[in-house]
Amino acid sequence: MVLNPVISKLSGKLVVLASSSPRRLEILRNAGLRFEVVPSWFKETLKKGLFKAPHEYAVETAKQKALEVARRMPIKHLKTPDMVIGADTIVTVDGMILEKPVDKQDAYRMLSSLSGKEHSVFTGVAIVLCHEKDDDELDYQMIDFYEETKVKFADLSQDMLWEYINSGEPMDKAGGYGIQALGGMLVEYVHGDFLNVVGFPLNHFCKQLDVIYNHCSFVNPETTESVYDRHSSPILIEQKDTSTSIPRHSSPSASPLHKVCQRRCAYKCCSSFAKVNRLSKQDAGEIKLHNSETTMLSVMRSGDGAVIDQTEPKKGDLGLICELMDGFKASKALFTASKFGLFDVLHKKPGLDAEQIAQEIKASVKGTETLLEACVSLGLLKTRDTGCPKPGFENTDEASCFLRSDSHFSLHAYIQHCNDTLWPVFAHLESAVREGTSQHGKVKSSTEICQVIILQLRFMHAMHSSAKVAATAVATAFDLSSYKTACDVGGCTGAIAYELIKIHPDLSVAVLDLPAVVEMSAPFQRQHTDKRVTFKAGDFLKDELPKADLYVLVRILHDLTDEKLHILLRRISDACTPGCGLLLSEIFLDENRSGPSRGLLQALSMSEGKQRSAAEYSRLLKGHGFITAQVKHTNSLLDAMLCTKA
Ligand SMILES: Cc1cn([C@H]2C[C@H](O)[C@@H](COP(=O)(O)OP(=O)(O)OP(=O)(O)O)O2)c(=O)[nH]c1=O
Repeated sequence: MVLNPVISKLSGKLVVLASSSPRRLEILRNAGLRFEVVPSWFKETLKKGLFKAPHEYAVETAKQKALEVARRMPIKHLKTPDMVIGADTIVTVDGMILEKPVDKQDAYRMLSSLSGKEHSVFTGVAIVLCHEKDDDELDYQMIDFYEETKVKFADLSQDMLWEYINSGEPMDKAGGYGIQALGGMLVEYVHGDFLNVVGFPLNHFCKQLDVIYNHCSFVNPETTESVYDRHSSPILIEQKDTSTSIPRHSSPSASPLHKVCQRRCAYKCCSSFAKVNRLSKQDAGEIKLHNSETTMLSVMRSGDGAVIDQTEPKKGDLGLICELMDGFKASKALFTASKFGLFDVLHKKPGLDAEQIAQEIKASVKGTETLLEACVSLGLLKTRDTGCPKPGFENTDEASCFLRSDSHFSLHAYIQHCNDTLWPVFAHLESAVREGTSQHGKVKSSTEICQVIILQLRFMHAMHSSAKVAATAVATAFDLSSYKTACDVGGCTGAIAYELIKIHPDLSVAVLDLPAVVEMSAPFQRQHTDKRVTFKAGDFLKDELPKADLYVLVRILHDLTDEKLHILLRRISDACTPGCGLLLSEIFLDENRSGPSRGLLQALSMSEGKQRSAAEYSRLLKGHGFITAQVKHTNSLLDAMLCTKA
């Protein structure tokens, strides 16, 4: 029997403690929890200066510890846990964060700074609820919180300090002491949860389990979402915008905008993937559970209108509005940094300071400093301690992966397209809405139309870069082994085609696109030698389609008028024999058209077409004799659907 009935809710589940701390293990074992211990490999190296408050550092470290284990287990241990618990304990005094001492001298420095004073001990805790997926990614929801305990040390003489240090006890403990053992003798008083100091706030943890299992419905994408019927969680606490898929190795830092408007929400639940992020806003509510000092539980639900207890105004709403107000500034900062080649410079020379960077990018020092600081706040750059008064700068993992112009998944060209083409189009949004027309024409005529070829090449670069990022998800979405020949209709530079043949060794792909596009796509093909991809010049609305048993339409249909769309689908249908496949890839809107924002925002600048849900596409294709076999929300830039000709 266990004292706390919530603990028993976890029986039968694979619970994992992502910690090597013997104290945490003991506290949770004593509470009756059954779990496995898988110590986290996450290195506690987050830059403390980037956090507004010490507890945010502890919480973020706890999250990273837990996520590292949650991601590693399905690969290394071949099992997906139901819950992973991570924790991080820090001591703070006089604005400093003290972790475990590196040596005796360090322990001495820490303990003397605590002598005769009150300090705070924070433990950040992260609970990761994992949902098994059959592909290579992990769906999870994250709940995090922290607990603060105040501890006052007596005045400690030098002799006493060294005697304590020589006992060996301080070395593996935050702040250099263990309150549960000899260190207890140094303590005058404790305000708050004692176990929190020892490394785990058991009481707060149980309260959180209570909220999770008794008061809160979390979305399990595996069990509650069907292809055409995505239900929202009745309670969505906070969400991260990570609509691009996150490779397992990259750190899932909060979205830049999320960081800009950091909400003072001690309790967060978020899904890291677009699928769960697409929850309906109307159904969203908030839970805020503050640390035990304020002992305040405030639950607000807007879905059914029932307010359980509302002790605070809805601060979260202001955060959302701030995010939206500042969104254009953040985008433009990214575009500008990208245009100046900032991420390339820092890839080649990491650690340069603002002045050196200004020289490299040929910009003013003042302007560069401001841009660098903005980029740090957006999670695009990190500062590096160079030992000099001026900090050095380096790329974050996200910047290295997506923002360098030479990286495999570079979005550099697409970002330039956003800056040069879409940004001016969006400046005309008011007219677009008033007139119901695309503003591309206006923008083009104000730029020099004679540069059409350059613009087209830029556009191809943009499409190529975003297609490369989406390609793996599209190519691996379905088992295509039964198809031998494919035609990528409007396949532009062949980014998708080359990925398809990489994943499916028996497949060859003909890329069909306009003669001018095929001609200009030659430079993109130089790096490829595989002859299984061929290019055919032609207009897919007029010319004969290459014979294939799989037709591929990636980001084509959304951009066509209804008339053109039906012409194209009829032509593909005529070219298909029964059993032929159609692989369609687009952003699929939610069935109630409430998201995802990427799709709906893109619609604002679209010239002729329309964004649709998976069911709408499915109906369209059915009208041309195709039966939808499978739909996949890939969590990448594009979703996918596989249909068969009846
Ligand atoms: C202040 C204090 C800390 N501690 C311990 C708790 C933690 O184990 C440690 C703080 O370091 P942490 O980095 O939080 O934890 P850890 O490295 O021991 O384990 P892991 O990273 O694998 O989770 O200090 C005490 O045991 N007693 C105390 O009084």
